[in-house]
Amino acid sequence: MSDYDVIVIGGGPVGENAAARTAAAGLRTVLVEAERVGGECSYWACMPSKALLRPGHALAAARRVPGVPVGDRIDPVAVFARRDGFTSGWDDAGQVEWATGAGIEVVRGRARLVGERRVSVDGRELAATRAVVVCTGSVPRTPPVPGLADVPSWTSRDATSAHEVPPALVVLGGGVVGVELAQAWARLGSDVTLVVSGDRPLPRFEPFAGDAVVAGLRADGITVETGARAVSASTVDGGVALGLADGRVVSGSHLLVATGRQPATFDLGVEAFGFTPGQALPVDDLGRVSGVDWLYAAGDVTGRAPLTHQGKYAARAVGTAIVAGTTSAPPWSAAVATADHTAVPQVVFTDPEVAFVGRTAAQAREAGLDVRVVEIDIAVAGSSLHADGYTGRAAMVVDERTRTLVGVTFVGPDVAELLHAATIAIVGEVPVDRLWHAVPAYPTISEVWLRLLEAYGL
Ligand SMILES: Cc1cc2nc3c(=O)[nH]c(=O)nc-3n(C[C@H](O)[C@H](O)[C@H](O)COP(=O)(O)OP(=O)(O)OC[C@H]3O[C@@H](n4cnc5c(N)ncnc54)[C@H](O)[C@@H]3O)c2cc1C
Ligand SMILES: NC(=O)c1ccc[n+]([C@@H]2O[C@H](COP(=O)([O-])OP(=O)(O)OC[C@H]3O[C@@H](n4cnc5c(N)ncnc54)[C@H](O)[C@@H]3O)[C@@H](O)[C@H]2O)c1
Repeated sequence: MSDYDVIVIGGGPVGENAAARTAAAGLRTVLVEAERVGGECSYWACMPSKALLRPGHALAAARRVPGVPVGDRIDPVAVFARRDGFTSGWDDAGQVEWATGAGIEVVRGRARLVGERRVSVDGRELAATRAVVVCTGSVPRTPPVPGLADVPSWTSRDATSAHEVPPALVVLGGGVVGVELAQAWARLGSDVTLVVSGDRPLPRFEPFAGDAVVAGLRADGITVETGARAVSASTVDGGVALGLADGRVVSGSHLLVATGRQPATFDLGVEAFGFTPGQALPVDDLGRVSGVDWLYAAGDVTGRAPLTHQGKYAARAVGTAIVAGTTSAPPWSAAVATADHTAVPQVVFTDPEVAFVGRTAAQAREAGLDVRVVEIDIAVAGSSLHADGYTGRAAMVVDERTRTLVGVTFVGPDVAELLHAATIAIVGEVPVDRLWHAVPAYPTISEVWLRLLEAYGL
């Protein structure tokens, strides 16, 4: 049996951060990884998907500025080669080297909890003196549509690693994966149909965000079927067909199922500690798993805020708590992932982009807050210089009791970098009257902040 202070299960971005934190403090730390150190994000999610999207966005941006010489199409082979660079050809040697350099021992294999502070990795037993941290991420969820399990289909792994453009791609699911990959492949030359069960995609965002993204997708030639509940899947000559509840049929050469993910708690031994495989490990804000004092979890496996940056934040809190032996701490202290509840930022990297932090107006009202919502077009000198015909929209949700922001959304080309100012305003609980004195530079798109505050009445 090998002894360590800390065993981290899962070497995605979240596990890497937890391990780095404990190793940096001198704790003997082992990171157990079943596939590739770097996890889903590095090889099949954030990095390759953004690498596939970026060239299409660059071309669209150039086309919006007269005088810039542009070609008429993207070269998919060059795009794939650049994407392959970001995934290091799906080789994790560089990540392993980083981990080793950070003082983390890497053990390859599938880990399973086998007892108190004990983990088995393909028959080899490891023990931890302090803590075991579960960072196993999530896996795709396939809905129970008759026939779907039997037809050939892509998961996000296939859709981020493919080396050929599918002639006609049907995308099932209007979440973030669905809209981003629909646009990436359409701009690479595929004939794309997006199947959305609700009235619009991106149901967890302000409604105007989903509407703007639909307009952007349609402008790219994507067929967006809304109110489209898939009830059957079958193979047809040269591809796959989805039958919809109202009788519509959509078909393509390829089908991407992008209907959400579930925590990776299968084959992990969690049932011995009272948890259900496939369900999230419930944690407190320090990342301590309910009722098991030596067990911690962070990232997608907790179901809290399934985003790379937020999982890494939770991992830093877990690492801090383990190093200091903290079992409780006030909100906003270093061992506590307080922001998960009210200040999670997210960017949807479509064109137009969606950048959102905090709560939508509906979520704030559901939480019982007395809010006022200001919603305006993004129409400032900076936006008109940025692109001819720039269109965008911004919304600010203000808690009227404290006069602080609780939610901000920007939609438009290249709005992602506006988001961190909003995150700071929410986390810092900056009153709008003080925000008024944060003067945006002229002529930047950030002047939309001034317009929002003016529309609020300042
Ligand atoms: C297509 C796509 C695009 C995305 N884009 C973004 C984005 O732009 N921005 C963003 O913030 N988020 C994005 N996400 C979400 C992001 O990928 C996840 O939130 C993030 O990867 C979670 O990190 P994690 O470390 O918790 O899990 P993962 O990255 O899933 O890593 C978990 C690791 O644990 C390993 N593992 C699992 N079980 C075991 C076991 N029993 N033993 C040993 N190892 C095990 C796995 O092999 C894996 O390497 C995207 C997701 C998808 C699907
Ligand atoms: N840029 C980013 O930050 C980014 C990019 C991609 C993914 N992610 C994250 O990865 C995770 C997974 O993303 P996702 O898009 O797979 O999940 P999701 O849960 O965001 O969206 C899944 C969508 O599929 C729909 N759906 C479910 N069952 C369906 C059915 N039977 N028919 C039609 N539609 C159905 C749901 O209504 C939902 O809108 C999310 O947490 C997401 O935030 C983030």
